Amino acid sequence: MLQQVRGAHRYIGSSSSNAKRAVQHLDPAEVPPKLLFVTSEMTDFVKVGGLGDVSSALPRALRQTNDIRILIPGYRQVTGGREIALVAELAPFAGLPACSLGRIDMADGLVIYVLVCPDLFDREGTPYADKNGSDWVDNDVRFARLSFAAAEIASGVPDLGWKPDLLHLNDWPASLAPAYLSWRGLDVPTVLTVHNLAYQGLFPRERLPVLGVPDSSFQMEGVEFHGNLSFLKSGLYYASHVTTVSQTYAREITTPEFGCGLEGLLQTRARQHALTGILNGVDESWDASRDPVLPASFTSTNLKGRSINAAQAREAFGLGVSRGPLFAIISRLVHQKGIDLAIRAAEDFVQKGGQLAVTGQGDPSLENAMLDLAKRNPGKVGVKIGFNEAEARCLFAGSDFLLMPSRFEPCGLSQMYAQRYGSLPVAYRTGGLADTIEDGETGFLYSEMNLSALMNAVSRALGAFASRSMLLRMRRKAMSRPHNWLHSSRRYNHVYEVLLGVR
Ligand SMILES: Nc1ncnc2c1ncn2[C@@H]1O[C@H](COP(=O)(O)OP(=O)(O)O[C@H]2O[C@H](CO)[C@@H](O)[C@H](O)[C@H]2O)[C@@H](O)[C@H]1O
Repeated sequence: MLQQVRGAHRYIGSSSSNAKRAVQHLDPAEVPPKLLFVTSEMTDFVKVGGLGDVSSALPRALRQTNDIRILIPGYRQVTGGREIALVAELAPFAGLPACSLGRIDMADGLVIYVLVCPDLFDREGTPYADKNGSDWVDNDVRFARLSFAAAEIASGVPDLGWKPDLLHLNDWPASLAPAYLSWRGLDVPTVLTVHNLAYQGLFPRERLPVLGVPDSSFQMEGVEFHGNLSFLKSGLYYASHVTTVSQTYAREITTPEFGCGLEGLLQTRARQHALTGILNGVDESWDASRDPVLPASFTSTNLKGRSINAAQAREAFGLGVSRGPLFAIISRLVHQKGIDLAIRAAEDFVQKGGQLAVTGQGDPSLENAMLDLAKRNPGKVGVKIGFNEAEARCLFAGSDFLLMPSRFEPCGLSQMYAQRYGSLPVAYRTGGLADTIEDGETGFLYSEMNLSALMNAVSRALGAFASRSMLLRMRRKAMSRPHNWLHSSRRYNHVYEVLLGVR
């Protein structure tokens, strides 16, 4: 509902659910840099995958030293039933429609700018796709509008009484912002964080005029990628600095194997010292001693509660009572995550007394393959297709091992959540998995991307399970691993300081 309130419009509804996070205080002696963090998901409102968690946690860690605000599209999950003051109007540009800019002040003081445009964003579905999983056909306009709004705010029009010194953009949906700034001759520093190079935002050349992209930029030194417009490439090319979410992935994406065809450009950015890997963290809500959704709490020194969680997880997933190992998969069910390999490995370990509980959704063919696996193995494999954060937490806290055979993994949060909750990840030595798992200490890594290497790692996990003392030692060590956001935020601050000329 729209209402006129003291010169501003607002949507009326219930307040935000995210009131629990700690307030960060800025040092009044310093003028902190003003940052606009632009994202297409934020777990406070809507989460499709890891980007949602990062967008909720990282800005809050960065608030200690920066005046940071968020810009997010006004999806139904953001605007629905919430009071939003409308603070500015944004004019149309090329084929991008006019929008309003709303503002939400979160309970912890974090300021969120919301791009309100019901025609583009007020829909039933995820940020990227309809309820059948098909990408919205106008995703180019939707996210060009987001990128353009970011550039407008950085240019100081509209006047919000707050103008960012730097834009921090995330993934392809925000990636046209540095290009829009460049085409307008505006010299605002920009950081682009790549959470997954495989999602690029590719659209046909004919869309250039609709999106206000100049023809002259449609070339290799610009936005063109094999005859298409690439949002992500635009960002990689025009951003002042590119970061990605682990050091290993930052190296990997400069190679043909992991570079998705963009390795040449990424090598150039690396040579310019404009490509940095910064590992994600785990936010403080991941604490098994006080997570309200867990059936039983526990700590690394008192693990008793874990067996209660395991029993409940077995019941919730229709698994039989067992003293054998419980494996979990908590994942988007997509090719990247190696789900096909996991299914084949599971066929084997359930014959050896193991069980598997799966919560995930994604590619319909992988969803069906998982459901078939469960049908073939009643009481041994339980699968729930869907996205349920509470269920995921209970599974991290009740399983013995997390199966995560990703073919590539920019960082991966699930393996860090699993470690924090005492479930040992079994994963391929790639990207952030290589940077966060110590083989034989806090999980199990294998070094060749094939089924037999995965099965070998699973065998080693089964061996550890048979030796209770080894399992306990590894579990305790994994739980104590310090993956915190403060460490990551220091590294982002360094990048900002260099760009802002503070260093
Ligand atoms: N069905 C389900 N129900 C409940 N929860 C579910 C779920 N499916 C997935 N999740 C949760 O979604 C998140 C997934 O995050 P990941 O980082 O592991 O992968 P993702 O590929 O989405 O993220 C991308 O971005 C992040 C952030 O930078 C990178 O870590 C990663 O490598 C990159 O691929 C985790 O919190 C997981 O628990």
